Amino acid sequence: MYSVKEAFYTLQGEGGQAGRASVFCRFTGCNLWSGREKDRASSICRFCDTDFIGTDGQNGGRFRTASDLADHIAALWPQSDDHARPYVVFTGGEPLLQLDSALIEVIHERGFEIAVETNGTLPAPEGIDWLCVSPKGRAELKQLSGNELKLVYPQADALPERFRALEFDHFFLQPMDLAPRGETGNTMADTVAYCMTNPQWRLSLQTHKIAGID
Ligand SMILES: C[S@@+](CC[C@H](N)C(=O)[O-])C[C@H]1O[C@@H](n2cnc3c(N)ncnc32)[C@H](O)[C@@H]1O
Ligand SMILES: Nc1nc2[nH]cc(C(=O)O)c2c(=O)[nH]1
Ligand code: SF4
Ligand SMILES: [Mg+2]
Repeated sequence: MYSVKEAFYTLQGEGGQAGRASVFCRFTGCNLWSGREKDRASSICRFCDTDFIGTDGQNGGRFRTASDLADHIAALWPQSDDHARPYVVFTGGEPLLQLDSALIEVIHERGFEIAVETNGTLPAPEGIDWLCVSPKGRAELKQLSGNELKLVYPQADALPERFRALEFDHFFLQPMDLAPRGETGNTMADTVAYCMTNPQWRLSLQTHKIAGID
């Protein structure tokens, strides 16, 4: 059984694949926060910008088998005669609590490339085509390799220096979006300054928020 909060067709907003047409599949639940505001201040991950509770979002639901969920995802890719490879981004919540090899296999059978956005606290299964790991300061990092490491910045307990020697092809810093919680600070300027001083790191903006899309 797979629990999905929401699924939708959009453009990947972040990281090295930003701008690419994608089906997003947002799994329910996370191992670093309950998702309830009353638990935020005492959780391991405290800055999350996402609602991942329940299965009540657009195209959300419970899917009994991997092939039921694969059909659901494939139906969200547009009919088109261009040459783009269909692309799905599994996120959450924490997708590695639910994404398994059975689902990877049937999604590949339907012709999709598979991307994953993970907090890196669980080892990734084989077969993911684009793995994005986004470490969280208070959580032990278990997944030490991948395509991109995308660190939300700044996190006092997760300095970029801790991650720069890991086995990733791309290193991104993404300014922490504090807006929903009315906090102050200029995470954008701080992130730009860090990338200019430390050119191993590139700036990742949440371009979907700029574009006003999901
Ligand atoms: C909502 S998370 C879901 C996937 C997974 N649990 C993770 O943390 O990577 C998706 C991406 O959004 C980032 N993110 C979450 N809250 C953010 C915020 N307030 N500002 C900027 N990026 C944020 C995460 O670090 C992660 O890269
Ligand atoms: N457009 C868009 N791009 C994204 N990249 C990562 C996202 C996420 O929540 O995992 C996200 C998202 O929620 N929307
Ligand atoms: S690990 Fe990811 S989904 Fe979980 S609370 Fe943090 S940012 Fe949100
Ligand atoms: Mg998001």
